[in-house]
Amino acid sequence: MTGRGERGERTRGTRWSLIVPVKHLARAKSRLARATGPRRAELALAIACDTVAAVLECPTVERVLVVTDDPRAGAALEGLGALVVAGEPGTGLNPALEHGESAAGPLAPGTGLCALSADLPALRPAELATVLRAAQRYGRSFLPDSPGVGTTLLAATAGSCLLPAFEGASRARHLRSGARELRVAGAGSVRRDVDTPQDLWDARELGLGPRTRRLLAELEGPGHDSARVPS
Ligand SMILES: Nc1nc2c(ncn2[C@@H]2O[C@H](COP(=O)(O)OP(=O)(O)OP(=O)(O)O)[C@@H](O)[C@H]2O)c(=O)[nH]1
Ligand SMILES: C=C(OP(=O)(O)O)C(=O)O
Repeated sequence: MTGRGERGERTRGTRWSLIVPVKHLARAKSRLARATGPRRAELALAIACDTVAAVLECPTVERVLVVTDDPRAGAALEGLGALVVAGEPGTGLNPALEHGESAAGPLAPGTGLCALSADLPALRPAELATVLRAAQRYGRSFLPDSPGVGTTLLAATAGSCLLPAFEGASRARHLRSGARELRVAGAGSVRRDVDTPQDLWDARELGLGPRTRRLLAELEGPGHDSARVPS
């Protein structure tokens, strides 16, 4: 594991270690392939960087561990201040999160652990702080994505394990597993993951982070009409 150490700020309440999984860029954001053409990997990286930059600005976040085997993503996210956890099992998202949880545990005894999707390009630090404040009341809790089918955030306070069950209809799976569903007003940017061109459009309405915004502007420039969202 490489990267910068703990953040300095102190606030009251639970402190959190965030675990952010980032898929190999060559395979990431496949549902945006038609809209982005050859710049799909670049867009996936811009989205991940905007997500992690916002997480690092959240006052109750102590550290951010990015689980990735992608060297380009790892270098960029480490440059922002995340710790990079490589060597994931290679068997998908949930094993990658468990790998991150194993790395975070000894680093962060007594803090909460929180898995957060890396595809939240409109993420606002204050909204994440609101969700984490709600999560500190439960052993295990989660936040559904905007459509209410999947999950964008799964949290475990000290003494509990994440037991991640992401992918597909994970809201129902997390509920069945006994995790508490967080119902938090003003958390739209934490729920707005981006899988399709329409999602990207909706995230833009919320306000995109600077890297994603810049790349979309380039994609929509002259000669890039196929990149317009939604397509
Ligand atoms: N480290 C790691 N992260 C993953 C893996 N699979 C998915 N992720 C991450 O999990 C989150 C949700 O991913 P998905 O929506 O399933 O995949 P995606 O690449 O974002 O989009 P699609 O290719 O369209 O499915 C994103 O942060 C991904 O980068 C994996 O095998 N390893
Ligand atoms: C990984 C998930 O969803 P998506 O593939 O829609 O990002 C999920 O919601 O568990």
